[in-house]
Amino acid sequence: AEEGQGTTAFVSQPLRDNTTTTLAAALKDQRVTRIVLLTNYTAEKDTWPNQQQLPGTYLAINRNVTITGAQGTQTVLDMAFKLSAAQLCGSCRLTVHNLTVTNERRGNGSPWDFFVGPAGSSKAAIIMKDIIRLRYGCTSANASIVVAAALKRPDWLPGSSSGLQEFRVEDVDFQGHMYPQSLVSLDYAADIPRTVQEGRGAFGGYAVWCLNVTQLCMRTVATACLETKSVDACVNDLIDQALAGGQSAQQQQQLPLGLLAAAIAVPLLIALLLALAAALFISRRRKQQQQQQLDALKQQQQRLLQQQDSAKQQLVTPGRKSGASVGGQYGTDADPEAGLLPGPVGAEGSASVLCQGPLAGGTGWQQACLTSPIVGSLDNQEVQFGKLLGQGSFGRVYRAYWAGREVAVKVIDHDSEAHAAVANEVELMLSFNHPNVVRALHCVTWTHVQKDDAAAAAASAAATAAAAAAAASQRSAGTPLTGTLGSSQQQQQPQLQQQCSGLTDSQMQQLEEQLREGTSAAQLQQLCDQLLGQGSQQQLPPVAGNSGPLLSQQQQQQQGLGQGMCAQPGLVAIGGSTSSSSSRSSGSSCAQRDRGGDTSVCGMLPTHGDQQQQQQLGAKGAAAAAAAVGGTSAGADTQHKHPDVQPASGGNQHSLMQQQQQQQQQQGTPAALANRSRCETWLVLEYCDCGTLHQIASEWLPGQECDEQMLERLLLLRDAAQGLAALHAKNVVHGDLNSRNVLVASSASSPCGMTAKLADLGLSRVLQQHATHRTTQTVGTMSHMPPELLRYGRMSTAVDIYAYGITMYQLYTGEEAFRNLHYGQFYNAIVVQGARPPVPPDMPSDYALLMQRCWAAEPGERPGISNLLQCLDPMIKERRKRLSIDDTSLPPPEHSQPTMAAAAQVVKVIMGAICKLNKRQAR
Ligand SMILES: Nc1ncnc2c1ncn2[C@@H]1O[C@H](COP(=O)(O)OP(=O)(O)OP(=O)(O)O)[C@@H](O)[C@H]1O
Repeated sequence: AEEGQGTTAFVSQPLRDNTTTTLAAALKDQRVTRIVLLTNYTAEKDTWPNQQQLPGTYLAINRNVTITGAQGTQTVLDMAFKLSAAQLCGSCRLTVHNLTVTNERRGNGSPWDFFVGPAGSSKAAIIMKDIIRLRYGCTSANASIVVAAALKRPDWLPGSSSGLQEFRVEDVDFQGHMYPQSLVSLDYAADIPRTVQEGRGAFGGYAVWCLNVTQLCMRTVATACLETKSVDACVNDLIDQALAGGQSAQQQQQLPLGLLAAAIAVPLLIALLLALAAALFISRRRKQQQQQQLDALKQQQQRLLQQQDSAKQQLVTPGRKSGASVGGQYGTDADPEAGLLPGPVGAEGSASVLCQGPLAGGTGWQQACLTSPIVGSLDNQEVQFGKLLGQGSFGRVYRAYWAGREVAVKVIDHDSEAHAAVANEVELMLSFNHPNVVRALHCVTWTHVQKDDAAAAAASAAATAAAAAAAASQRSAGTPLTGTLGSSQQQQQPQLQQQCSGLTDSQMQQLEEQLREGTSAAQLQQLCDQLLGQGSQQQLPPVAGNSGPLLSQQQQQQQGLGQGMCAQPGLVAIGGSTSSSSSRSSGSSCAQRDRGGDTSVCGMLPTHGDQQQQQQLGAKGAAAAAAAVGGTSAGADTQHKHPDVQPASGGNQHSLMQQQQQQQQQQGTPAALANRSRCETWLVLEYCDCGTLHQIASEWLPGQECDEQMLERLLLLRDAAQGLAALHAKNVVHGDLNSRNVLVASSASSPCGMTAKLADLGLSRVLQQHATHRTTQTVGTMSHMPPELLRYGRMSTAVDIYAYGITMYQLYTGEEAFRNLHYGQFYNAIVVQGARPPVPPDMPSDYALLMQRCWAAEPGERPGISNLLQCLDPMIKERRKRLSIDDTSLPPPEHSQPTMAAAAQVVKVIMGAICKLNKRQAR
């Protein structure tokens, strides 16, 4: 079986016609001694019976045979025969030459596990020459040398020149890939004993001779693995990993893409996070800065207020020293918390009283007007201020002591322009005497006059007075208040009076209608003459170029006569609304009392029918105003004298108006004038010791149907409804009902120990209309406004009922309805979409029903106030029953003397209330 004597077989994969054959067929064919691989070849694809199918059956090779690749190529033979094997005869040699050989073979040994030598023979040999062995896994070159050198070199194979196994370790560049530290077997020979096991049984029994065989390792076993496992185990692990890595190799190829994406995404993400953090940081800084600014402003405001208050103190304090009326230092000694108004400072002087004309001290404040007191007398009743109870949109409320009782004094900042409206609302409050409406006890207004600007302020005040008088007159004539006087009309008033005396009221009215700016004296006379000559019914031709609001005869009279500083006009509808003025047409008790006296110019203006009174009052006011303008020292009305503002000794109305005009021109714009006549009204109110209903409600557990709590809620709600009933009975609309405008006072006669009382009435709204210096939140709670008010500005008693429904919601849930909506969103929700706050599922059905009826979209669908009260009664009864409170033993809902039986019940409830108060205080 010599190589040279046989035939050559050409092997390809796939086969090329009949010119090529398979490797297995070529090996089987005993004539073939030379096999040439024309293509890369995977032996696995050859099939013949394998060991599992036919154990012990091998392909017999009984000759010497050479397998080679085509010259000059790197043909690859994959020796993965798997379970098939060939057996060399005892003296046969298989030579593999000039090939790249790969094998999935496990283990570290020879790649030729396809071949088996004859048992007991040592002459069979596999000779490799010029071979590149590509291995999936192997030990490092040096480790391989150690293993290889341990094997015996057969004596029958020619020895190496040195007589030793010859190896070299080098970095090999194969097909563009670097394989560092590769083992090159230059001349290595070893006997592979038959005992070598390769999983399928014994292999070996032949000699291996490697001449220039380079082993390229794709992966090298880690030395750490070799410390715990056998070399084969480690290599096998490595090969397993490599084979399993077919997929992972793909994944590895895709990995860079993933990595690429990550490489882009991660920095982006980091940049985004950094930007976010920066934005957060900046916004926080900004907030901090804003807060700091706000704090600074607040401090400044506080300082100003304190300055103002201390100025005021100087007005009130002297009286404390005398201690005649109240004694002690209320608010400082008595109440350690009181500190905002530190109480009397101990200035020497006679007792100062709230309502006793200009006060000493030269602080720039002068008492401008005051109403008659309802409680106590005017004289010797000082106000001593205690702690600040709260701050609203237009001023502060202090706890105070006045006329021998604890009161709350609401200090309202406004200017002279707003004074008329303020006074009107104050008068309304003074006129109410109902247990469920906060009682107004007294009022006084101060005007602030800069010494050097006294004249200017007086002029401004006079202008205001004229406007107020006009308004009063208009109202008394049954017309709505529409505007203030223009200067040219003011100029025309005396002319009218002088030139047109003798006209009837209606003629005068006609004349007024024709009067426009720029009407000359001659034109005016002509018109008067025309009217006088043509009779009262005749209409006058229009005077060209005239426009603007006009005055009635009464107005002229008022205008001409004027009023005092911050004089008060007639009545306007509460809340600036169109609600009927009839409710006030009778005038207040205060005004009636004023008529009795002869000194006060600041009583509420009389309504029509009180012309004489008006004139009387007006004359005094005019005198004061004239005095202010004249700035002379001659005394007139002592009630209004002031070191800076002295009444003039004379001067007719015409000259007053002229002076006024001149003064206005000298002093600049009306706004500047208004600034110089800042007013401050002190409204003395009944003190409500339990705070607001809002505060009380914040103590309740929101949404829980606890009978006791529900009863308290309903009782206070009924109080508020009774207050509303009192208002509505006089055709007065509150216009700003919400739980913050309902105050609560403890009351022994009330079933729950507390009584709710409506506060503010239309004051806030009126102030808002004149607001130039609003200090806190918006007046008029938007969330409580019904659709018709939002859409058309339509004010009626139904507006209060709607607000009542929203208040019910707030009292039950503890939440503000629509809190987070801005005006546009709110308008859209309420008016366009008809949205209402969500009714909580646990809300008792009777409560929910009433609440929803109250906030019905159509005003006509809402219950009237008496209807509402009727609904509340059974709801209260029901809860009382559940709490086993004897209904008959309780006092009737409004004030009455409790019977003995009722007293026990009352005590029980009061104890509950006290308990709650204590808890609240403890908190
Ligand atoms: N008669 C009173 N008795 C006791 N506390 C009162 C009295 N009047 C007002 N307060 C307290 O003073 C606070 C401020 O009241 P004020 O009427 O000035 O403002 P408001 O009604 O809260 O707000 P706004 O004027 O903007 O409607 C109230 O919240 C209340 O706590």
